Amino acid sequence: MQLNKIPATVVTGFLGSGKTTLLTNILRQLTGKRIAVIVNEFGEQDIDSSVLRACALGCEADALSPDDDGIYELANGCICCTVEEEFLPVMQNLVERRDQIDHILIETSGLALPKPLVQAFNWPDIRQHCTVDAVVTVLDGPAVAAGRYAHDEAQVEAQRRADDSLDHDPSLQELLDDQLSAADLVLVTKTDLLSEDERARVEAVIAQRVPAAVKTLFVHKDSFAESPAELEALMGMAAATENRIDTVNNHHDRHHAEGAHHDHAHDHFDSCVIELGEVDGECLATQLQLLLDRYSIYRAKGFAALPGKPMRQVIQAVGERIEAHFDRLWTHDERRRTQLVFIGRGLEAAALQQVLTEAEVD
Ligand SMILES: Nc1nc2c(ncn2[C@@H]2O[C@H](COP(=O)(O)OP(=O)(O)OP(=O)(O)O)[C@@H](O)[C@H]2O)c(=O)[nH]1
Repeated sequence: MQLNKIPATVVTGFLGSGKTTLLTNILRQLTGKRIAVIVNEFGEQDIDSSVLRACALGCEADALSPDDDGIYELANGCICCTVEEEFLPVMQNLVERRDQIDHILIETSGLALPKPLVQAFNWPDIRQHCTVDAVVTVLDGPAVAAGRYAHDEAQVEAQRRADDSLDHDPSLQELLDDQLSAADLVLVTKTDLLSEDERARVEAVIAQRVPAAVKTLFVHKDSFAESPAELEALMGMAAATENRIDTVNNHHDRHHAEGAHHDHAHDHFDSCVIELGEVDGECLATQLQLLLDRYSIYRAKGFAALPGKPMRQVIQAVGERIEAHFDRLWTHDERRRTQLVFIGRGLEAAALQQVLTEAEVD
């Protein structure tokens, strides 16, 4: 790595694997570094950037300028399809401001493939000033141990078999393989939910897919608070991934080479946004659980406005788990409303809306 190049860390990993949690940890703890963040959300609402922004503001991370929190959103679709239109201009903007930036952090959408993004670092304008410090692939430990990369793999498989047009769909497994194939570091998260046996199973899955030279870290969301040095190391790997990325083989390229009718994985995912007013927290959880049981939902995420509560509640559902916490106060100029983004298969906004409206309070 040339010393004058800005290092960029690319964080990739399936929906709900723990990417935003990692970025939040980095922003909270490495406050001495001036970090520009690029987030890319699949869906119509950029929930992640809002969570990160709450963190960056809350912990007074070193912003690029007083009116600029250093967070760039690429909310329009998926970063691996919009490299040229969206990612390059943002990178060019950052290159122009390189004196103000120590590190770039990029969170890709859970459905993105890291390869096209890393390849963009070989564009002359970018290559001259930036390098990929590392591709960090985040894996949901319990989900990998269970052999499950989605809310209901069996259901997804049944759907795949029933629909011929999905023949060439890359499975979620392929998506994971592709995200792993580009990894300089594998981060297995949620170890607090992992038994020794399950951990061994995860190690076996990884060993089959990544070379032994690629390090694997087992972490949970509080690990980095306990050992900030590890986080520093993670942000200084100097892997210069762009130099080897063309040799990374993946399913996605092979589909193209075979001339198969194949689109990106996310072309076959649905996403929709549901908006409600103030809601009863318990009722919302019940209704959400009902939806998780009934539909192929890979992830639901958003904010809820609860009557009488001055803070907004962040809600995430991954697999069968629903999690909720308060992240920040509602601001005066904000409308108190509930907004949830769903990603899955065969989702119909009207049906979801009908079930969730039950939780609304007048
Ligand atoms: N128990 C446990 N839960 C975790 C841990 N890390 C993350 N989570 C939870 O897992 C869920 C998903 O975490 P995120 O960090 O939002 O995952 P993500 O990869 O950014 O998700 P997408 O943006 O949907 O792709 C959240 O509810 C987190 O609170 C962990 O170490 N342990």
